[in-house]
Amino acid sequence: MDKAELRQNTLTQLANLTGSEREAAELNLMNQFETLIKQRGYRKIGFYYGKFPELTTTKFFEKFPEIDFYLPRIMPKRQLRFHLYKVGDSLEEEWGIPQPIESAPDLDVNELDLLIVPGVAFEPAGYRVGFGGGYYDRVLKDLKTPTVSLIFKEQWNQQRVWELNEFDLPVQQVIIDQRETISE
Ligand SMILES: Nc1nc2c(c(=O)[nH]1)N(C=O)[C@@H](CNc1ccc(C(=O)N[C@@H](CCC(=O)O)C(=O)O)cc1)CN2
Ligand SMILES: Nc1ncnc2c1ncn2[C@@H]1O[C@H](COP(=O)(O)OP(=O)(O)OP(=O)(O)O)[C@@H](O)[C@H]1O
Repeated sequence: MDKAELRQNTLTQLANLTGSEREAAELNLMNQFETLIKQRGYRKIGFYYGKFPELTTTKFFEKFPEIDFYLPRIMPKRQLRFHLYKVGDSLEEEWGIPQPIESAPDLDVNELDLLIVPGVAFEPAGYRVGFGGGYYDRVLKDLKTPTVSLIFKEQWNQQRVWELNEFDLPVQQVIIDQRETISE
């Protein structure tokens, strides 16, 4: 399957989750995230501002006010720069994605304790299909910070069903939701 087709199929599945399925999945991902950061003592975390049908990341920012979350700003030449975001801070939109304002404190990605990488589809080696900008392929190149992706089970592929390109780089850990299924 080509990346574009898989991206489209996966996004459609995510958009079609029921409210309660999404809620259960997000609660479970939040709990797995909490276990990870408490175990490792992470304080400075690179995340992203999830836009539907992505993960509702604002819930994380609200739940863990003690964590300094850094969100990407889109820079020239498809680079990202990570700036501090605290709940209530002003945001501005770029390509429809809210991002911190330029004056918010920033840092080098290698100073983060953890980077949460967005994406659409994932496989067991950690390779991902994103929105096609190549932004995170550039960040992952030469990155020393640990990387994790938090995904809905609809984003998981038991086997890679797409071709890798030479610039594709994997994330170190993929955390998949283990939502409770409510039977009626
Ligand atoms: N929530 C969230 N934020 C994120 C990402 C993400 O996947 N999710 N990104 C993950 O990478 C970066 C932004 N990714 C983007 C990927 C594609 C386009 C894009 O296609 N934009 C234009 C064309 C731009 C151009 O040609 O220069 C478009 O919409 O037509 C924009 C941003 C950083 N922030
Ligand atoms: N390290 C790099 N240097 C230069 N160009 C790159 C690099 N990595 C990726 N690209 C370019 O970025 C484009 C998009 O790559 P790809 O389709 O893998 O993006 P993606 O992983 O889906 O998106 P994202 O990383 O933004 O979530 C490709 O056309 C590729 O040429």
